[in-house]
This record gives sequence, C-alpha cells and structure tokens, in this order.
Amino acid sequence: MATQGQVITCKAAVAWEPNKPLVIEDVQVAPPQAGEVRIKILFTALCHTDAYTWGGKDPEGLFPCILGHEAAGIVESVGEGVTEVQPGDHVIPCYQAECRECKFCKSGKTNLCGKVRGATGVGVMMNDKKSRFSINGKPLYHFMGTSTFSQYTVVHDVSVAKIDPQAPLDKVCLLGCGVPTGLGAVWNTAKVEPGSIVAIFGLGTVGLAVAEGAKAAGASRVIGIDIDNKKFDTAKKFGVTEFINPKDHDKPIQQVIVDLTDGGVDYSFECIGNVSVMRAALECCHKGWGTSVIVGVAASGQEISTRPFQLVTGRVWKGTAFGGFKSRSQVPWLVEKYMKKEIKVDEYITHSMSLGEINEAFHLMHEGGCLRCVLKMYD
Ligand SMILES: NC(=O)C1=CN([C@@H]2O[C@H](COP(=O)(O)OP(=O)(O)OC[C@H]3O[C@@H](n4cnc5c(N)ncnc54)[C@H](O)[C@@H]3O)[C@@H](O)[C@H]2O)C=CC1
Ligand SMILES: N[C@@H](CCC(=O)N[C@@H](CSC=O)C(=O)NCC(=O)O)C(=O)O
Ligand SMILES: [Zn+2]
Ligand SMILES: [Zn+2]
Repeated sequence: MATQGQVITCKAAVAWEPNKPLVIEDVQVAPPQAGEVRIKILFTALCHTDAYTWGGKDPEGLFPCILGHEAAGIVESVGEGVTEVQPGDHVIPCYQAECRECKFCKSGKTNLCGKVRGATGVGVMMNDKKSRFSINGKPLYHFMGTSTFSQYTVVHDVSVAKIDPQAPLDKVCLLGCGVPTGLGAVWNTAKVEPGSIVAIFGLGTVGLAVAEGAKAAGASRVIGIDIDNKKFDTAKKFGVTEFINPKDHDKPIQQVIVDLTDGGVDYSFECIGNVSVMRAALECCHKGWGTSVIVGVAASGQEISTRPFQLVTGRVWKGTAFGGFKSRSQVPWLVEKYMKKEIKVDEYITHSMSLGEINEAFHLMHEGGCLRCVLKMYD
C-alpha cells in the first residue's frame, strides 16, 4: 500500500517522563514537509547519550519524546525540494547535520552545522517548529533530530547520509554515533601522530573506538583506564596495550600515568562523562604539548576545573562532537571503510534484541558486558 503523503501509524518507544520505563505505543508519523525525509528505521542501537537524556541529565531533554540516534533504514518518502535522497535509498540518520551552506559548514574549521540545530535542540522540525510525531493528536518531541526508536521517523534532509545499499543495516547502524565518535576523536580532533603515547579513560564503545583509531594512527602505547577489570581483555583486541584500574592505586590516577610515561602522555581522551576524570585526563598530559580531548557527555550542572597553570604550561584542552566527522560527506566513507574491512563494527555489537525489549536493552547497557545492543524494529 502506498504510504507517501499519508500519516503512518507505527510502533515507537515513547519516553513519557524521565527515568520511567519506555512504553511501546502506536504513534502517528506525519508526512515529510519541504526539506524533510521520512525514513523506515530497520535497526537502531542504544547509545549512552539516550540513557543520559532519558535519565533527566540533559538540559535539552524534553518529554514526552522519542529517543534514539544510532540507526539505519530506508527512505520511505521525501518532501518538496529534497534532491539528494529518494524513496528506496539506504540511509543513516545523522544527529549532527551538514548543510554545506551555513557559516559553520563553510568555515572549514568544524563539523558542527547551524542550519537545523535550533529546531533539533527543542524537539521540533525547522519548517513549522512542530513535531511530526503524535498520539491521538498529542504531540511528542523529536530527539537530536533523529528519534530512531520509532519504526518511522522524519528528519531534515541535511541530517541524512545515503549509503551503499549492499551494507548490512543491522551493523552499519553503529556508524550513526559511537564508533565514528571514537575514531574521529583520534583522527580529526587530536590528529594523533605515529609513535604517540595515548591514554583512554573509559573503555566502552567510544573508548574502544578511540583505541582502534589510535592503533591505526600508529600510537606506540595505548593506555586504557577503567574501573572495571573485565574491560581489559576486550580492550586488548581493539588496540589497548596497557591497562590501569585507578582502584588499584593510592595515588591520583594522573600521577600514576605521569610516572609511567616519563612526564605524561601525548594525547588523552575522556570517554565517560565524569568531570573529575576530565581533570585527570588533562593533568596526565605531557607538559608543553599534551592534548586532552573531552568526548564524554557530562550531566546538567556539572563543570570542569583545573589549575590554569596546566594550560599555561602548554597542555591543550579540546572537545569533540561526532568525532569531528562531517556527517553527510563522511558517514558513507566510513561505511565503505567497514565494507573493505578497514574498520571494525561487528565487534562492538554484543547484543541483539527487538524494539519490544528496549527497556531490558537499556538495563543491559548498565552492565559491564554490553557494548552496543542493536534493536530489530520489525519482528
Ligand atoms: N561527544 C560525542 O559526540 C559523543 C559522546 N558520547 C558520550 O561518550 C561517553 C561514553 O560512551 P560509551 O562508550 O557508550 O559509554 P560506556 O558507559 O559504555 O563506557 C564508559 C566506560 O567508563 C568506565 N568508567 C566509568 N566510570 C569510570 C571512572 N571513574 N574511571 C574510569 N572508568 C570509568 C565504565 O566502566 C565503562 O567501561 C558517554 O558519556 C556518551 O554520552 C557518546 C557518543 C558521542
Ligand atoms: N544536549 C546536551 C549535550 C549533548 C551532547 O553533547 N551531545 C553530543 C553528541 S552525544 C552523542 O551520543 C554532541 O554532538 N553535541 C553537539 C551538539 O550539537 O549537540 C547538553 O545540552 O548538554
Ligand atoms: Zn550517541
Ligand atoms: Zn551547515
């Protein structure tokens, strides 16, 4: 049955309130307006940022909403003026847009895009500042401009990457967030050189992707730091060469690392979202040049601090969003790298479940054994 131009009723996991179980509901998804694309989502993974917003820690969190931002699907229909994708195209929704026209996109200095960020930050679409999701007329907010915990979603055309139709969607959905973030933090943001000493705080998917990126960049030592000893065996497979558990030491972790590395590391990455660890990650960097990249997302109200002397003496503090990758241009390139077996993806998938099991999937995420759980949207 043709669905173009029609409202589609489908299943979605609705976050009615922070921290309350998600509810699988029949939601109405309006047709795409000008510059919009309606996507049939086939697979979505869970990212810790979904849990963070659901947990009420996101100052931009709005409820009720449909969370989810690491997914893959097929274009169902497009609105007026959409030229770069058409129904049937295989796509990855991109929470970080790329319009190629705005001040940010044209700067050549950042992957951030300003075109739709104002709307996505308040859970609506640009055109009419309204949501395309509703239940019996009651609107639900969009999330990160993607809302992939729904069998159908509507996104801005600047937030869609068209990918190789041969790519397995149950795998490459991961290229919508965590894996590119870690790889890009190393390759684009830090620009790690061969021979560098690297420290990674937090060995979840993002930290492991940092390790993979650091190994590919030719780092000589990749020091993984995690409070969970079970992480080390997995981490070795992604390129971590040494493991430190801060709980095994009396000294502050930054001092432990400085002592082990003749004055500090060349690059460090915080992949947890803990502001005390962010400080340690900066302070374990080598005087004169060490660079620390903040990747983790910290809760509302949290702030970072250090002695300014740390920066006066040459350490550099940076952050990264989506690993600095330009989404529409570079996600297809990452998919090709995966297809050529140049980057890992399958190895990050520890669990597969169905949309109806989403609450259990979030539960699993908080256990050490889960990296990424991929949800199948249709049984
Ligand atoms: N900047 C960006 O564009 C993105 C940021 N993120 C953020 O990156 C962070 C990491 O994401 P995931 O890898 O998926 O999370 P995760 O929860 O799987 O991994 C975090 C790891 O940190 C470890 N850990 C927790 N507290 C620790 C401590 N005090 N010291 C050392 N290790 C500790 C945990 O044992 C776990 O292994 C999250 O904050 C997420 O929101 C995720 C994607 C994109
Ligand atoms: N909404 C939060 C900030 C959340 C955040 O930092 N998001 C990251 C991506 S995390 C993906 O899993 C990001 O890319 N931020 C840049 C952006 O434009 O949102 C808050 O307000 O603190
Ligand atoms: Zn994410
Ligand atoms: Zn732009």
